[in-house]
Amino acid sequence: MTEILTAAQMRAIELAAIESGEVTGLELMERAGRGVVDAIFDAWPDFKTARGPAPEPPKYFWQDEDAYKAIVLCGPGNNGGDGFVVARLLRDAGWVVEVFLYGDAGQLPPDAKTNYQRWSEIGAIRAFADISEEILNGASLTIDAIFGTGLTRPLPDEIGNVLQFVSVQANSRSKVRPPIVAVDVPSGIDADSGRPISHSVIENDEGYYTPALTVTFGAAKVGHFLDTCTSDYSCNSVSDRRGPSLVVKPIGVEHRIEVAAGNSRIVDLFEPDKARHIDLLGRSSVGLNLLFLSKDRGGHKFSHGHALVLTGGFGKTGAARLAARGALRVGAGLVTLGVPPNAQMEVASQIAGLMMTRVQGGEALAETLTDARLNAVCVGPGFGHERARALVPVVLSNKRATVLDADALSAFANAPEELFETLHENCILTPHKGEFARLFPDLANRLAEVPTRGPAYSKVDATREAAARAGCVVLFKGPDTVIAAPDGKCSINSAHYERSAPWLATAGSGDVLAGFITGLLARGFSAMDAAETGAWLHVECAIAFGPGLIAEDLPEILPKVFCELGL
Ligand SMILES: NC(=O)C1=CN([C@@H]2O[C@H](COP(=O)(O)OP(=O)(O)OC[C@H]3O[C@@H](n4cnc5c(N)ncnc54)[C@H](OP(=O)(O)O)[C@@H]3O)[C@@H](O)[C@H]2O)[C@@H](O)CC1
Ligand SMILES: [K+]
Repeated sequence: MTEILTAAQMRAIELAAIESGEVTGLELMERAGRGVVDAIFDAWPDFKTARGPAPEPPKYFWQDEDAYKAIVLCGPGNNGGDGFVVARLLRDAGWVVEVFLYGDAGQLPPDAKTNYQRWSEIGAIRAFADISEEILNGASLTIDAIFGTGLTRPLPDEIGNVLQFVSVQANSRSKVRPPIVAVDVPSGIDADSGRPISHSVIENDEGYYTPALTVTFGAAKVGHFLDTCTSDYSCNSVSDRRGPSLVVKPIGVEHRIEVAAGNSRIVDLFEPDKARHIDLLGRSSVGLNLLFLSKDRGGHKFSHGHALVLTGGFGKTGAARLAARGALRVGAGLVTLGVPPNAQMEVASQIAGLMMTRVQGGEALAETLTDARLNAVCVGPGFGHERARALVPVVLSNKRATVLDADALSAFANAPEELFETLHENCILTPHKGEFARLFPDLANRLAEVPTRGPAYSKVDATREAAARAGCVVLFKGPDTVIAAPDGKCSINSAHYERSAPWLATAGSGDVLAGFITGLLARGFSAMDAAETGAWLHVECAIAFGPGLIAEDLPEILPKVFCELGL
């Protein structure tokens, strides 16, 4: 797990570093600009040579000289200040650099103004009005340093128009378009929510622009992993197959952030309420309860729990069988499918390693649950609304650790409060976007509104509110899965950038996730730990399998993932 920060937290950390006297704002800006240039040279090693390819052909490179050429777009704040540093450092490296400034140079904040003046001594600065598609296309690289964490309101048309150019440029499938590098965050995107605060650019058919490379400082921002910021339109990325990259460059304030590992973090100084933390489940498994996943040698099947996965009726049992397979592979000692009589034959002919019991109605379920060894229940995949309305209350009144997925959520669309009243702290709801909207229509509507101010209402905000209202853990699925507990603890399970897993968008993958989480509950994980670990393993499985993945593959690749984790 890695701590990711809101814009306010980052500002507070930066301010504390400056006020303590250990660094000046100007030095931070220099480090930020240096970080961007280093990241560019790491991503495109050819750019380090300063000389571009022969000027003719191809036509899209600078014609008059053989040096590489960068366009640097600077905004009116410190993000723009970073841009002036990048311009100077690229020029020092032998590049031809053209700089454009939005706004009045006289109004720049002090450090940005200093870097503006440094650049003015060596190069020209033009107004945004002079930018054209031709200029952008004539460069080897465009640097977006218009807005960073200080974006507060919708973009003025002048910038919206430039970003439309940039969108076309970044999202074009044509290889001749030069790549775009965003400084800190893509301009126009709110750093806390990952959402654009702009009507004009949203309405652009091209969608919002995705930079090939985003370079951020100190720690990633929450918005880097949410919403539009994670949509992948770009093909002009560092590597087209890998998609857009996010690089975090240290600027010397990292000791104030501290990686999450259960330690008290220095960020607490600014926001004493620990619930404000947001953890990122990324490539590193540090902070996840993985040791708990291994099985001790003396254990037997009952020491690893017994999960009950309830199935739907005839022809509808596939989803629950996928979940059950997931629960078994993740290490539940035993997994039993609770099957209505009309589906018994169907299930009996297709399960290996699983057990089966007849569960028709509420009475049969209550009877089944008198077996105290059944310590975790999964209900919802392929279940049917009628069966859900009858059986979910019985499951919940028995207070087992429970995953409610799919139909177990949608069945309560007309009366979500009825469901919330019966939920308890050992429950996990795993809605996708549609199911979330059925249970929490007001939160979903808020999330759907076009934001007009920053920080904008985010998926993190919505999931936290939902968890508080439901009184249990909510795992809000999507390419940007957010997991929140009622006390505000929150994490984002990233499937982006170097952890991109597009093949996970396949039928039944959510059922397997519900099964992984149920299996972990059976093994004794707390609700939050089970949700985080299950979601993290789910993405690791998709990455380990790669292209061609279907849901059935997810449980089967889990042993390989476990081996690689050293379990
Ligand atoms: N934190 C760190 O450790 C470090 C941070 N660094 C860098 O600083 C960046 C943050 O700088 P920042 O706070 O100056 O904000 P930034 O994004 O440049 O914009 C603010 C300006 O834009 C204006 N403005 C806002 N919205 C607007 C709109 N829609 N349309 C028009 N104008 C709008 C706003 O005007 P105002 O709201 O004040 O009227 C203000 O003038 C950060 O992202 C990183 O790159 C590094 O240098 C060093 C380490
Ligand atoms: K930017």
